Amino acid sequence: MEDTLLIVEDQFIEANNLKIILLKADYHVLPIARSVDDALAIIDRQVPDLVLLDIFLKGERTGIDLAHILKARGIAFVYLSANSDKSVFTAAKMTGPYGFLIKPFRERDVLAMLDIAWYHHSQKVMVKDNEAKPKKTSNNPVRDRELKKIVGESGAIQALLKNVETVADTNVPVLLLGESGTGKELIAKFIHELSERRSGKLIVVDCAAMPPHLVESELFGHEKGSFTGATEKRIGKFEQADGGTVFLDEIGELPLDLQVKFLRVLQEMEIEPIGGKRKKVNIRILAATNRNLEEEMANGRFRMDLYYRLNIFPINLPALRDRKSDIMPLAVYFLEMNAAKFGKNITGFSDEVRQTLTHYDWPGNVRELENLIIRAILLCHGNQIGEVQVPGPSVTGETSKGLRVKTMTESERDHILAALRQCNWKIYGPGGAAELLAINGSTLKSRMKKLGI
Ligand SMILES: Nc1ncnc2c1ncn2[C@@H]1O[C@H](COP(=O)(O)OP(=O)(O)OP(=O)(O)O)[C@@H](O)[C@H]1O
Repeated sequence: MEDTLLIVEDQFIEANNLKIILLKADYHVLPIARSVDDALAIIDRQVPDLVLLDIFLKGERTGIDLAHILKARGIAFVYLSANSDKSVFTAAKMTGPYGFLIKPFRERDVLAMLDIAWYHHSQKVMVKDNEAKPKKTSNNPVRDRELKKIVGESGAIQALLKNVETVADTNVPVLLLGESGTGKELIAKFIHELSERRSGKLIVVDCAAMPPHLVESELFGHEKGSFTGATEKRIGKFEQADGGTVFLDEIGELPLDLQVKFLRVLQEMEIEPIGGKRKKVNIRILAATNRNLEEEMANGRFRMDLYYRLNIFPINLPALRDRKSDIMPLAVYFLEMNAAKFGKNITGFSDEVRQTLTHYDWPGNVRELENLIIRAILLCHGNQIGEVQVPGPSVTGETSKGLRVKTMTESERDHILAALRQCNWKIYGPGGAAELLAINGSTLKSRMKKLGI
């Protein structure tokens, strides 16, 4: 039986456009409701499978009021939103929608959003916990091979992988959120490999690492002679990835003027090289950030329309300290991956080391753990890792052999960590650690990577 949808929208033209899209996709659409009262009268006669709900409606009550009622009755809903201000958006988000569709509606976005909403809804009604875990093996060898590169036994990672597998084979943009080193790029690669675009390129762009005056030309390309110094034509990253995927790391760093141009890529799949003509590209966008984009949006540093377009399928990568059960499996994985590489025969960790690893809070997340295990392998002379150095009083103070002076690398690491702690782990922008240390954000980030922070 076809799924039944209810549109609650007081703007006739928009409601009708949406209805046409849904009917074309074989959904059963109930009469359009223009107010909360209309909607409740219709729902009393027939309960829809999902409600598409505008925030501002005819009458006194808003879509947010209706959302509370729908939630109480267990009816799934998606907001139809124009760009609202932050307080409205926050109130809407609190009601637990399956997503936001922004106007004007595009068939592609509407259908993708519905697929995602069905998926989330089915997950919610699933009773058994282990059904939410991805199967370890399947009849897809590429998927099984790629899955082996992602270690994690915790419920958080298993649920995340299941979400990733659902979205991988669509063209929906994915926004990966999480602290530095949590595995955002790894997941982006996994999504690309699982998608039909795997034979195309995956182009990775670090928006924080590009000098601001070159970002536009790097991303969109330029024609020869289009500005002083443009001695050759350049093909931009979006065009290089045609037929494949672009992973934009640190999307929060994209300058505001380029956010408009990027929005056109997302909406129209169209690029405009500097000094050149507009052209179509066929790419899938994956983006990541460790910034709070809602905060950036509220402070006018990130466009709201871009946020809505990107935030169709957000995936949160949890910090390692919030999934301690993953620490030892990851440590064992990094040991197995690297010991032979360095010609060492090391079979495991001492109990003391296991304790240290599990109790440390890993501000640099998985990257810090990986670097620490590699260091420990290099320093290890037996067949078991019996000592590791995690930052903190136990290694920087007195040892049993007397006072130990820290190496330059250790000092630099501790210094950066202290600055990060003071700035609440904010790297870039006002009040960030880069500002405190008086260095460029991308330089700080590259030092952090090198030092395993
Ligand atoms: N679950 C995991 N299993 C195995 N390796 C992992 C896992 N998560 C992260 N890693 C490894 O940790 C390192 C850091 O991961 P990655 O670069 O994907 O993090 P990130 O979130 O993109 O960091 P940043 O925000 O600093 O760019 C990589 O070497 C990656 O392969």
